[in-house]
Amino acid sequence: MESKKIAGERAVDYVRDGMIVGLGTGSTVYWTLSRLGEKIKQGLSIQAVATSVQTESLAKEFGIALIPFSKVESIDLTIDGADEVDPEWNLVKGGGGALLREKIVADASKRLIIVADESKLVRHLGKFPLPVEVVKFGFEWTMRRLSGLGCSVKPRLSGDNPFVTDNGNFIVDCSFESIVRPRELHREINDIPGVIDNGLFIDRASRVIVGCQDGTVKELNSGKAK
Ligand SMILES: O=C[C@H](O)[C@H](O)[C@H](O)COP(=O)(O)O
Repeated sequence: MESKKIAGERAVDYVRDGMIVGLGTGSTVYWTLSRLGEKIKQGLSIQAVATSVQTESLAKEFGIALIPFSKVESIDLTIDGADEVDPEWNLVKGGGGALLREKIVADASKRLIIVADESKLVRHLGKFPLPVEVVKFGFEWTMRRLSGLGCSVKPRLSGDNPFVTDNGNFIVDCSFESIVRPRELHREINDIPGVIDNGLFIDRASRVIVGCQDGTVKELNSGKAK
């Protein structure tokens, strides 16, 4: 909790007056939102775009002014979490089911800062099951096609019911154990009919801020920043 908090809060140092800021989703970004709220009370002026219904309501709670994505030409900076980060800053995202809006907003952003605790840093992606957003129609077939890529597949549930994303779709969690060629896998998954997008984010992060258990924050300098 503390390591998520320090990472999430640190990212706010990169937010400047007048920026349009993309707000990611999750328990690490929660701390970004709460810190942004404090800075806004102290006079910081920004407009923000939310990547999920959950973030939208938290942003309102923290007094962050939201604008619809449709009204935005481009986003100066997006701050988002991740489920896994590899040494080249390829990411797995979507643990909270928000991957599709997160990827669209990241695509429209000049910079993407990832906030994470140390446990998210991995040698190879894949230990965390890869979330894939699929349309409801024919999802059983789409799952079969996904399992043909060598993973075990599980439809995500919310209690006893299928989990439904903010876009009205299902999530299938795909366990690959180790993802060796993320770029190729990204394409193979998205080529399957019924798949809308998957949680691999390749070459998108501009900076990774990591909160450590000893209370320090590391800002990583490697990766392939855009
Ligand atoms: O769909 C959810 C997002 O991709 C999150 O950013 C990701 O799951 C990390 O969340 P957390 O900061 O709660 O670990």
